[in-house]
Amino acid sequence: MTALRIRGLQADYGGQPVLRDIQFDLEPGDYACLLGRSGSGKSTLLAAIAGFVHPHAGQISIDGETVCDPTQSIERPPHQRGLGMVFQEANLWPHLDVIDNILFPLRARKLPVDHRWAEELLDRVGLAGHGRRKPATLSGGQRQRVAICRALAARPRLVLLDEPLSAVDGPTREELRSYLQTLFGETRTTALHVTHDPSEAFALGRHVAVLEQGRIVQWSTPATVYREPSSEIVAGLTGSFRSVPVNVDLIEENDLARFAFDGRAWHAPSHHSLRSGPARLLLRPESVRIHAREGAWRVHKRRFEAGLFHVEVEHPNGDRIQGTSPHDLSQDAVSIDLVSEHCWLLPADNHPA
Ligand SMILES: Nc1ncnc2c1ncn2[C@@H]1O[C@H](COP(=O)(O)OP(=O)(O)OP(=O)(O)O)[C@@H](O)[C@H]1O
Repeated sequence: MTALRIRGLQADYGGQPVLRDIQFDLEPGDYACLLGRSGSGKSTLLAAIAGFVHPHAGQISIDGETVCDPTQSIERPPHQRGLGMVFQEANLWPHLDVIDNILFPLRARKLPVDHRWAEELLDRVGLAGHGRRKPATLSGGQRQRVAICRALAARPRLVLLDEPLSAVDGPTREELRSYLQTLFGETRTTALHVTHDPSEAFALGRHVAVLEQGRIVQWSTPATVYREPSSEIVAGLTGSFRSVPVNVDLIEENDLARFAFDGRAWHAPSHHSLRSGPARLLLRPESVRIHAREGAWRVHKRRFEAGLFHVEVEHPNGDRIQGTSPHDLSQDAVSIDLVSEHCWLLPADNHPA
């Protein structure tokens, strides 16, 4: 059974549309990350699933049960949706110890309290034996681990996580990511996780969804969203890139397009909507190799990162692209090669209205 099914969901704030025709399925055990610019509607989507925001159209079903359908006046309150939630801040009760914080939502809803499960969850996040500590004695990362256990205490059908790692520092974020990965993987809990950090979405998400102006503009695996973005907006949300105008003269099988660039003919994968004619060639740093042999490109900037020299080069026509080289290039005039499988072509007018 589908863990979460959303169809035609629309919501607005004071007549201003915020969610527009949202539609997707989340299978049991899936971990999906929702990326999007600030104000794209990510938190509103989670709030609508949780029952804090009331959509005016569409349906939401959790584990086959319809929890929201305005046409049938169905609007289950948040506590009847069987969800766990994790927010940016842990928001633990300061007067309760760790175990009682984890069990509090169960007691408040008069649900059976499973001490052993709470202890097991603590053990899985590296907090075995810390159940009797008060939140004030824990670090921020430890408090967030307790909040994650609290979200899983009732064995929820689905957990919604809204920027759960953005209030902690870099190393703690890495550690929490790893706990989320093992905990959700081992308990096969379905999750929808909002983040603005592509590396977090790629590390955790089996699927990554991109929300833009209240619409889901792409829902794919991390590799597909990164390598085959549906627009330059998606490309920009998922990593650094440059795009240059090219002309496509032929589209072959499997959407392999032929185009001219830097005085040579190349082939690269393209978006299924691309037709012959003007296109945008999207180049990630790994799409371009910079060579020491003398050529038309001039080195503009260079830096060393992760074992490679990342070089920005400029063409006399003003085009600037980034590429990599294993060598530190001492000269200014260089040549380039495209790495076709890391290139991507989009229609010239790929920006959604
Ligand atoms: N309670 C509210 N009343 C009116 N407008 C709201 C309300 N909450 C959010 N909005 C507006 O709805 C839009 C979507 O907001 P939302 O918080 O869902 O975006 P977001 O993608 O989560 O943003 P961020 O990444 O900055 O948290 C924004 O334009 C925001 O200003």
